[in-house]
Amino acid sequence: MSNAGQSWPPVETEPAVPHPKAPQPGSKLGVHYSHCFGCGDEVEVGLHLQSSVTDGPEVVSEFAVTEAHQGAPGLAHGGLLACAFDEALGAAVGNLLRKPAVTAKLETDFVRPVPVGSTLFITARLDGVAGRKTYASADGRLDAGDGPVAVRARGLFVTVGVEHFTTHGDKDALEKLAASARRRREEWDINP
Ligand SMILES: CCCCCCCCCCCCCC(=O)SCCNC(=O)CCNC(=O)[C@H](O)C(C)(C)COP(=O)(O)OP(=O)(O)OC[C@H]1O[C@@H](n2cnc3c(N)ncnc32)[C@H](O)[C@@H]1OP(=O)(O)O
Repeated sequence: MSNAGQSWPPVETEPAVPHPKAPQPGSKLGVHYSHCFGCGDEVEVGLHLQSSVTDGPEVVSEFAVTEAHQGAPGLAHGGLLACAFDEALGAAVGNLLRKPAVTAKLETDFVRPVPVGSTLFITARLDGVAGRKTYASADGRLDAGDGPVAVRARGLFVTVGVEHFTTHGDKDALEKLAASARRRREEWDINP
């Protein structure tokens, strides 16, 4: 059953105002972690989402569906599609608000099948903020930004401190990631 009838966001929110240093419309968003299943370039069978910011502001992510993503023959697996939306929504929240946030809740409506060989254009937007909670939603359209809607999703992202990752994650990998982010920022400062 579709969740379209339920009120969204489910609580009173304030508008989600992008951070002054959020990437500008037209910017391509890079890989946030090379081992990320959603966007990482070192995960051979990952989803390899490529995202950019549009005015709106929204984040559009392209997901090219391959044989590695099948559930039934020739059709994308629903769980992988949900993963693509987690990544696309997370990229919108993280990049537009520039705050670390994790997915607390993710709802997905599968409206039509997504064939292998198609590209899903996922447009994600921020719907509101209530304290640490950010609500976001997205539509995935087949083969073009104005193609037929195949999947819709909405989610709740909760802002966390860096200790969320240092306590529960891999500290060494985090330090390497932070060092490479610092290097990238220095390159930006030298060659803006
Ligand atoms: C520049 C930066 C660029 C970055 C780019 C990044 C791109 C990233 C792309 C990657 C994308 C991939 C991203 C991923 O895949 S992230 C990986 C998947 N997610 C997780 O692993 C998260 C696991 N969960 C937790 O760690 C904790 O449960 C969290 C941190 C979420 C909350 O535990 P915490 O103890 O901290 O806080 P709280 O429990 O007081 O909750 C806080 C508020 O939230 C409300 N609540 C919580 N859960 C739910 C729920 N299910 N439905 C409805 N409401 C819920 C709760 O009622 C409360 O509301 P209120 O009482 O305040 O009103």
